[in-house]
Amino acid sequence: MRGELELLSSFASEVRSAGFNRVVLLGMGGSCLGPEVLRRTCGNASGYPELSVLDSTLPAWIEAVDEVIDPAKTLFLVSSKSGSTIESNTLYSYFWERVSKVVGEEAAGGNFVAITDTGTGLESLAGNKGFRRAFLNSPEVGGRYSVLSYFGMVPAALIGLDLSVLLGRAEAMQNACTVVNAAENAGARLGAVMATMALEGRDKLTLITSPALAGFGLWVEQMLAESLGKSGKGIIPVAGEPALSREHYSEDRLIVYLRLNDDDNARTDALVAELAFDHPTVQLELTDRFDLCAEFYRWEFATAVAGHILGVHPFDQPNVQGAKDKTDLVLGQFEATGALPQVGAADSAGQLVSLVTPGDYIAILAYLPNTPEVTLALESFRKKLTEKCGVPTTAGFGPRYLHSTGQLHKGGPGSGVYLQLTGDHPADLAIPGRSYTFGTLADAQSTGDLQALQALGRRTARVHLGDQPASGIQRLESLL
Ligand SMILES: O=P(O)(O)OC[C@H]1O[C@](O)(CO)[C@@H](O)[C@@H]1O
Repeated sequence: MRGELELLSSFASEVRSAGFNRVVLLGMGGSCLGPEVLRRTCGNASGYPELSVLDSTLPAWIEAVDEVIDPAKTLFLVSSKSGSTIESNTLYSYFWERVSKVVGEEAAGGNFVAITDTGTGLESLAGNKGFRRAFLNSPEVGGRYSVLSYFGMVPAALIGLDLSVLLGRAEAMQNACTVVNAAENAGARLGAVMATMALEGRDKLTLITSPALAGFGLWVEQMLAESLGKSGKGIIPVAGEPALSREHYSEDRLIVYLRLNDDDNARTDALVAELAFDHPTVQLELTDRFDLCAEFYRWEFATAVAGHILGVHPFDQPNVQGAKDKTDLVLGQFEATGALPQVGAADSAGQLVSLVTPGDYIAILAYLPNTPEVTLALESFRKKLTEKCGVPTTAGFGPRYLHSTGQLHKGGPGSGVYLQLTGDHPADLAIPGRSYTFGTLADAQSTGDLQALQALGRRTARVHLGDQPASGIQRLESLL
């Protein structure tokens, strides 16, 4: 990427002078989580467009973006390594139509940029439709390892982040990961610790961060879960967990504290100091927010090392396809009959909780709007679940988690207990060129994943929360 700095900075200037005030990234998993963490952690420089990352098929998520943009002044990054991911493709179709209606079909390409691998259908589409630019990556870099390539660096340049500084930090970490003595190698050391601890039964890697780094968990979840959660093995990333009192942290935890110098660390320092009495604890120091890129590199390296120690291939994701296949079947059924299939009897939330045993984790799979109310309700629910059941919880929004922890759920150890939460779609949205809506697609994805989990004999329950998801979660919590 060093050699591309000039190109990226002149592209960022071109976008600013063209009058774009927003950049919307359409992508999933490794094609969007790095940029989302950079956005949340570093924000955009003044005078640069704001970045929104859209990685959902839920109509409520799409509407929340659609409502705040002026399509004529928005640049869309269609970001997909394979160029064939259903979420990115349908979101592209939707926003292509929106922009075309405003600026005309002929001119719409000026509002679109492709970030993809060489030779994909997305590269051809970009050429055929006259996209402003296509940034082509090497297929040798896997999706979740791509944040330091065009996938992360194009959006970072567009929001005015100093790429030279970001890459400098990554390069410094790259050097620190060339040290031959593993104990002194920044990445190998972390990888060896997390894998060894997992083999000793501490497979719940509990990430605690300074407040400004809270977003990092989103990226690291995919890194660990998709890279290591296979062949019945894995490390369970526990991120964004509400703080609990000491006695509620089970013995299967490794604590990793990502600490940003000069942040408001009083609460996290105190929590980690307490937990360090009972659990092995790793503390990683960041001098400022740009060190995020050093951490990206460190964790990529560490994950590859951990894969070697655990005896799994860190660069594939063999079980993701299973849920995609089931979703295709469900959509096929919808197209043939006009209705989605009924899901076979899953347990109720109460029954599910009664099945939890020590060493498990509870994963909340939320196909819900990501409003502050829902987020708060989920946080409180997670706290209560751990207090009641004594095990860690994870929480992911669907379909985002399908491209992150979804691999671990299906391919990892059988210690997961899965609670799927779904809701109504009060205002559904059509997908141009398809016979189903976004609401139907999201429902097919939740059904497909539930079926995939059930087919593997995983413990599951689904609860439909209607049109008031936040109060639905509160109701569930009150039943515990
Ligand atoms: O960049 P793509 O090809 O759209 O894929 C998105 C994500 O889907 C997966 O291939 C599978 O979930 C991830 O590994 C990847 O990051």
